[in-house]
Amino acid sequence: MNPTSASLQTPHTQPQRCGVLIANLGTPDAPTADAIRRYLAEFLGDPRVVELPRALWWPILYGFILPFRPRKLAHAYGAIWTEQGSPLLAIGRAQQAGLQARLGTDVPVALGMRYGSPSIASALDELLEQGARRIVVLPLYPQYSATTTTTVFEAVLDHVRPMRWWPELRFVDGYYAAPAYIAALAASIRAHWDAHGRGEHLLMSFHSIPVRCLERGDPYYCFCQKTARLLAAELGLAPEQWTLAFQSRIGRAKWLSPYTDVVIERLARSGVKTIDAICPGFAADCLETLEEVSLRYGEQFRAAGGQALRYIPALNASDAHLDLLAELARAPYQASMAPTPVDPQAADPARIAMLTRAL
Ligand SMILES: C=CC1=C(C)c2cc3[nH]c(cc4nc(cc5[nH]c(cc1n2)c(C)c5CCC(=O)O)C(CCC(=O)O)=C4C)c(C)c3C=C
Ligand SMILES: [Fe+2]
Ligand SMILES: [Fe+2]
Repeated sequence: MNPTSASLQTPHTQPQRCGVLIANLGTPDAPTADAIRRYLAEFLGDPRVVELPRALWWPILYGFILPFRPRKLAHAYGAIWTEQGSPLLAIGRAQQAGLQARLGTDVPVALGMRYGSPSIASALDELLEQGARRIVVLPLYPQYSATTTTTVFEAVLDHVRPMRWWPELRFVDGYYAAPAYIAALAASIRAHWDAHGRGEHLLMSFHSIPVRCLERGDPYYCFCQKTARLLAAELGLAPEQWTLAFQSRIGRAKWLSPYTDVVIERLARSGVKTIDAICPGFAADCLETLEEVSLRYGEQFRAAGGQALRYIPALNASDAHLDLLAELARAPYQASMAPTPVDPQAADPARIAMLTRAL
């Protein structure tokens, strides 16, 4: 393009293009021990996820976990793998497309996974290449935790740090009590009741984290409680009709409780025959919901005398969820999300050369 006088305006004389980065945890590239090992090494090597001193943790990770756990997990991933690959990634792509459709082509939407691919770095680059200078980072974690949300923010900052011209950044740190989130969860439960009849008990299962995190100030536990209370209130449930529990703990330390598997045993023993189970902390179905809760805990419940644990899918790429994500993505730049011109030449090397020659 010719360096016209219009292109010589500084970019800040006109509104800048917004972009949205949605992020989730990540998943292996294949349901094989090798791919799972690569993924777990990155995930469990993150000091925000496992806070133990490196000198203590690395020998455990490399000596005891990485040689054995991937083989065990290959079987579990095999049970949930789809033609489109890992559910978490396939659903993530559908969420990206649905959000893109809602925000319009002038606001590019990218998907980044904190561990594995597509990386947060590649997602940020996609947005920058499309001219986005104001980036909304929206981790798909309703309840903030340093073990998840913070790791996404950190990956964004790590990628941006060496850049000369930083984009403007907005971090969405959660939406555990957003009315549209609670309403979407309630609607999906009511739809499940309409289709399958009402179970005797509603189990709300959230991913656990070590109690140590709570003691050090992680707000996650309180946000899970709040989501669950709001959801029960929205559904008009009495205290004895629902239970909040925490799933997916690993290792020997104390994790947030009550543990989902323990609650399921207790419910079966107390004569409950049907459980409706929902995992409100998971924005997309994944290993922890499809294999652990739906398959494994379903089996455990039946073995303990229950009849059926009916898993209610995550909000995934449903319309209500995408409307909610669009609302969250728009909020930080409410006024400037409207289609806006961009200055495509601002970082164009030819233009920089032209400008510096004049100095
Ligand atoms: C070891 C510490 C872990 C913490 C702390 C933790 C927190 C946490 N995780 C999620 C969401 C997901 N976790 C998933 C799998 C998974 N999580 C851990 C460990 C911790 N998670 C491991 C080792 C694994 C791999 C599987 C396993 O070994 O059981 C997934 C699913 C990934 C997939 O491929 O489908 C999600 C999603 C949250 C929300 C959270 C804290 C709030
Ligand atoms: Fe996890
Ligand atoms: Fe797990």
